[in-house]
Amino acid sequence: MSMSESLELVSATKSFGGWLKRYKHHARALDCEMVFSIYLPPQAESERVPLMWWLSGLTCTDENFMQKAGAQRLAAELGIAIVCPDTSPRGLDLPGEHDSYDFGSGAGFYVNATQEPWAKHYRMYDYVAEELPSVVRQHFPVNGRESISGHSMGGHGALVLALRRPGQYAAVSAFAPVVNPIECPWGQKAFSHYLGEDKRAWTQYDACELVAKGASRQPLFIDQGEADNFLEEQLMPERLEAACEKRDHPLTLRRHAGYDHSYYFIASFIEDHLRYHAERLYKKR
Ligand SMILES: N[C@@H](CCC(=O)N[C@@H](CS)C(=O)NCC(=O)O)C(=O)O
Repeated sequence: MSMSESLELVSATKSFGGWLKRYKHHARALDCEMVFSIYLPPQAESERVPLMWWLSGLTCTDENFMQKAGAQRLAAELGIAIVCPDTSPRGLDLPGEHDSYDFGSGAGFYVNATQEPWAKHYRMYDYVAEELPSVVRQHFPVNGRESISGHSMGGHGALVLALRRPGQYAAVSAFAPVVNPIECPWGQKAFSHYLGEDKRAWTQYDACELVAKGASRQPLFIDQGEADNFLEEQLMPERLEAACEKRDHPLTLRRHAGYDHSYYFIASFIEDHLRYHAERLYKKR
């Protein structure tokens, strides 16, 4: 990437003494224009701050979390920046790309597609793990301490990135994550199109498989609503629980009676996650 990668400011909105800004840029990994959101806490006016990545779920853009989770008040108090990438490449019109809510646009699944017609653009793993971090570090007052969280498909993304990239994230957490995509309908649909029918290529994007392989010891912190419509068919947190137990991998899984899959659930527990992240982001190395 050139040192002068350009960003176009889309909007700037003051919030809790800090700024919520949206930027457009050309994403090389995705070969299209992308928009991302960044919340800069008031501390960022005078010092470099740590950063939490948030990966959203199916149908989302960079805006859902910023508008609905209610994270800004505490992020401002704790002094952490938050970046929300979009959930897929945009502005394209690949065959079938916009036909369903759980595949194509709004549903990149944070993988690097290898199959046509997706392989040229659907490289959200590289975009979120490497390209966007490098853009953010270059343009904003961040200090290199980063953590990651996400919801549903984005919870899957957060877990996979943290498990595959030891040392990159000081903490990882997730709300209602897809933990075993190779065994659920959302994951099977997406992976068969993006990665092809050979399931050996799928396991590198599956949190249960990554824990079973034991490549990382990163502790996992997960909240799950018990009234979540997707719990049994898609999310299956008990599978991650079993994988972690087998490997003695550190996992905190909290189940909350009555909560569904929505941002009302996320907003109810986001404070615990932000405090969990802040504690680890500010820990002396
Ligand atoms: N019925 C939902 C299914 C998808 C869904 O629940 N998406 C979650 C993530 S997996 C979400 O965050 N939706 C957007 C929102 O609530 O703001 C829809 O089509 O929006």
